[in-house]
Amino acid sequence: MSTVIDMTNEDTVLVAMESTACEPHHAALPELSGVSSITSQSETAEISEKQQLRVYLKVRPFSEEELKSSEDQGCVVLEDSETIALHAPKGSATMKSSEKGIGQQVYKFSFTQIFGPTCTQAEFFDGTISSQVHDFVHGKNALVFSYGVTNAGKTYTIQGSQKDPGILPRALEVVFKHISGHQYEHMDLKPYLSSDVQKLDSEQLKVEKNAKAALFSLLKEEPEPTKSSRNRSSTSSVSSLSFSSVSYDHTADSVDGMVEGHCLYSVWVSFYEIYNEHVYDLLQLAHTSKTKRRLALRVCEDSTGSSYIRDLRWVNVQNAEEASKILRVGNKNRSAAATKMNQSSSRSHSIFTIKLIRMEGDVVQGLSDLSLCDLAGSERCNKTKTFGERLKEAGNINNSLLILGKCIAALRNNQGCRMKMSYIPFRESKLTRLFQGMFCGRGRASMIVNINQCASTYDETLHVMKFSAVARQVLQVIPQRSLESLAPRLVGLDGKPLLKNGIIDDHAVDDYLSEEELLDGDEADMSILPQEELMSLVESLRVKLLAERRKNLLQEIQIRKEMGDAMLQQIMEAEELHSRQMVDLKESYEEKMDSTFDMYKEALKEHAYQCALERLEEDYIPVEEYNEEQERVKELEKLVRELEEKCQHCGPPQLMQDNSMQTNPVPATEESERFKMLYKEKCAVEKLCVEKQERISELNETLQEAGESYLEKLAEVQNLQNRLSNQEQKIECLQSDVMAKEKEIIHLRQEIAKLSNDSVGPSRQRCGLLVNIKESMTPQSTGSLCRTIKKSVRATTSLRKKPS
Ligand SMILES: Nc1ncnc2c1ncn2[C@@H]1O[C@H](COP(=O)(O)OP(=O)(O)OP(=O)(O)O)[C@@H](O)[C@H]1O
Repeated sequence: MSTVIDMTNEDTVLVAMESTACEPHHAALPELSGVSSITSQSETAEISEKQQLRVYLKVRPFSEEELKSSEDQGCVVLEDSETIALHAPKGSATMKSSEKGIGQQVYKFSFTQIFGPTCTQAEFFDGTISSQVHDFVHGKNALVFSYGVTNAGKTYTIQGSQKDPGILPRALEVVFKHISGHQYEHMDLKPYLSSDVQKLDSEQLKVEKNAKAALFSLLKEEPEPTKSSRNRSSTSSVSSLSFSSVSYDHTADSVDGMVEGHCLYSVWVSFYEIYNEHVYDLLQLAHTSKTKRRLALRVCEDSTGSSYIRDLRWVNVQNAEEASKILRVGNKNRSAAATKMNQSSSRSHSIFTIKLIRMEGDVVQGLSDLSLCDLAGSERCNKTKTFGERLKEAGNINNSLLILGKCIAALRNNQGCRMKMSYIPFRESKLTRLFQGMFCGRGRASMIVNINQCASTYDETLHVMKFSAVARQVLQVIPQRSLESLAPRLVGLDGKPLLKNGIIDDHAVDDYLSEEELLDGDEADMSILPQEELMSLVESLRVKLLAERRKNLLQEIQIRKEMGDAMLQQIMEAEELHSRQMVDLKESYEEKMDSTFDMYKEALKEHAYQCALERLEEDYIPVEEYNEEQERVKELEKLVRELEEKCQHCGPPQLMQDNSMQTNPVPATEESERFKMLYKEKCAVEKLCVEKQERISELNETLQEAGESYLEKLAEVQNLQNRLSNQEQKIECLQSDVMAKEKEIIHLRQEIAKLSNDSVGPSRQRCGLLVNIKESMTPQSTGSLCRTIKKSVRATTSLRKKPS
């Protein structure tokens, strides 16, 4: 049974994106209410209009391939024009989680309006942004962004196909229809910074015209696009935008009132993309070159704090066809750049902006802009298996979408309690930095959520829906300003404000030199101020800077402290979790050990039982056999008993006689004779046996004696052998002694010979030496030496004789 969670209820909405909660950072929200530098003065008195952020859902139809590959599993169910239910398909992460008790199987979401798969582009345009386009032509700013996973139909919704153009061509058509006959044909008034207008001189005008011609010339070389190729430029209507199919409801204008008679309008467009947190102009000529690296543009803030892209190309367009050409050039550049960088264009956010300048005579009365943003696919990194560059790219896409989500969540939180405002991280990504103003009252934003109904992308689609559920709760505060207050500042070719009725507007100059511009040093032109003012301005800025730094430092300390506390908390929680896990682990191991022990016990029992069974099988005698045996034994016992009885009565011959009579009835005399004979024989045999037995015992005794004597002899032999080996050892010793003695004898003989040789020397000396020898060799010593020698010689000769 599936549980239904109603996402339309604010309390139950899951906050899909995290929000960074800290003290409000006012510096990050400069002049949120500001539309232009001039308007900020009289805003307090104006009435503000509050309304929920409009979030539209568009469900793409299945493609043929998707139907073939069973993507249709009834995941998306449209309940009514505002409510949709998502049913988790089998195998999806959501289903798996819900089976584990986490999350639900069915989610419901509500939208401003839902457009089903059969809805046409015209119906979609009329039901969604057509009112915003009408506001735009009447001087209000608008932002439309499409959000969804890759292949959900975002580009199709914005650009459309040849047959069925999307909201962008339709918006352009509406704009040109609205201003037709009131178009300012020159292009000397050009958008400048975020919301100003620059007057071009003749030279700049020439440059502008040449640049536009060069851009259009790029399309002349372009071959007809093939229908089959799947990329933005081919799938979109841009390849050959024909607005003939765009229907335009003129009644809308009749309600709002047509263009005032003396007003003139000038339309400018820009087209850029944000890829890897870099802004690239899609209308720069250099981008078409294959080798040249694309130049990233800088995002800056003007005096009102509104963001703009420095050096972004704005092209003047006189009709919808020219606008379509610009879109084609941009798409061409985009796919060329994507190919060169080996990326898919769906990995970048592309933004097409239309600026409408309204003039009365020579005076610029108003400037409004309409931006259509085709966001990159919202799939998460873990799903897309990205590595290296792709991971960085995915990280950047996800980061900017995450920041967008954070901003939306923070905006939603802030509207609840004014005392506890969250920091809105607009400045953390280029995308949110550029659209900050639109979320803060500078215009109206709306969101188009694109989804497909495929089961394989269900989890990502659910993620998109959760994000939109948060966005839906954002309240937009749009000040109802008079057109007068929307008048942009007109600046000269060097960016200096032009004279207004011959007098420099001092107030405008002050506004122009905003704090941020001066610090940044990018766009502010300080040369227009006197030196003293500049000095004092610098001084005041220095003081402000110091104060700001101090504030930032305190804020940083606070944040660090909070982070430290949070980390400590986390560590403690992790520790607790760890110890809990350890206990669990211990318990589970103990359980495992117990079960293993039981298992072994069981195995032993089983083994013992098996052994017993085997033994039983070995000893097993069939019952029948056993019974037969028993019977036989009984019979034999009975027979024995009978015979014994007979023996007792008749004596041995009769017993034999009776026995034989039972078995073989023969004549009595003959049998008795035979029995007698047999008895005799038996007695003789018994006697013989006794004799033999006696003989055997005698022989045994003799054998025993012989054995004993043999053992004795054996011991003697052993003894003799031992003695023999001892003698041999002794002989060896003696032989070595003899050898030594022989050597001694030889030595002595040599000495004697030497002595006798020496005696041949001088007589005096000879007498002396002889005397000495005679003294040293006393009769006793000479005798003992001779005896020893004789003894040794005798021993040697006897030993030599012995072995032989
Ligand atoms: N309403 C629709 N009717 C018919 N086909 C559609 C519709 N919406 C989208 N498609 C088709 O679905 C495919 C994907 O659409 P698209 O390229 O607009 O998706 P995407 O979300 O922009 O994808 P990516 O993020 O990759 O650019 C295209 O072939 C497009 O023609």
